Amino acid sequence: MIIDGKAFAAALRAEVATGVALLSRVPGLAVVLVGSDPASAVYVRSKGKACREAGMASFEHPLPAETSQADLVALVHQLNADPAVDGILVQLPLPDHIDANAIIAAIDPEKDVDGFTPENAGRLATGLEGFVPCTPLGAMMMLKATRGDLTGLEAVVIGRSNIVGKPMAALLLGESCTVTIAHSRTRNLPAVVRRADIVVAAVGRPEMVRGDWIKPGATVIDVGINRVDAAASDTGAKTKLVGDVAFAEAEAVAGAITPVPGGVGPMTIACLLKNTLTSAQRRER
Ligand SMILES: Nc1nc2c(c(=O)[nH]1)N[C@@H](CN(C=O)c1ccc(C(=O)N[C@@H](CCC(=O)O)C(=O)O)cc1)CN2
Repeated sequence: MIIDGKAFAAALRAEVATGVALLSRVPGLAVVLVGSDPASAVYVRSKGKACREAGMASFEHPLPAETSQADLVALVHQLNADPAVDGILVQLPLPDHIDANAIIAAIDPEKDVDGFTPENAGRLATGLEGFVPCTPLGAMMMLKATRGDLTGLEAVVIGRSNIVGKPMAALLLGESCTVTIAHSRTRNLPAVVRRADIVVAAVGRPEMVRGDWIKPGATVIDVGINRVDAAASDTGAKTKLVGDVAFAEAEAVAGAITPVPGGVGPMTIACLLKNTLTSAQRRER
């Protein structure tokens, strides 16, 4: 079974639009983009379009690559204080001269719709309500819809980033899974993955997870988005997108699997809208 992220995302976006229509004012999302990374520019454009389609305002702040850390912090403080802004998002990655942790820490946790601030990360780790990072949140929604109760299942998360691996592991633990976080120093990774009823691959290495690593019937969530040479492509395109999982091999063994593209990616933006709506609803109370 292929898990259709586009369909999940369309349903969630429609639900968000309904929620927005019930508010007494238009919710606003501020999106800050530093530099001109082409992939980031595409994601930021998609976020703005998705906002408008859901009835929200999108405040876009494109900044030159040489923007200083102090100027970026000043902008974040300005957005923290702006009553029209319910959510603040600083698109990652940031240029090397900027300390991303310092920028994230400057965001008001109540407007941190990316769920990246230490406050929201701590809330998730301790089981308190807060904003949950969009990619793991979307992955968890699809997992629960596909598998139902996850209690007691063995879950292996490959990758220990703050934006996917760690929050994903916390969410799985919250659903009473037995969770292993594997990473680049894990010994005998294929054997670790073979134990898993749920595999979440978030390593950023094209097609690293092979079909014979997957336990028959397991659910595979592929978070990787890797652009690779498409010499063999019949569409004529020079590059193509692949995940961290060798899809054709894994699909033959897995019970359910997310594709790339069309899996977790579309849910990332839908969950961003959901978190922005939640922020606006909290402000209205
Ligand atoms: N501040 C943030 N920065 C980044 C995040 C994030 O959640 N917050 N995540 C990623 C990029 N990202 C959103 O920002 C993102 C990545 C991928 C997709 C998506 O829909 N992908 C499509 C394929 C798109 C393509 O053709 O390139 C898919 O998988 O089907 C949406 C959002 C890093 N930065």
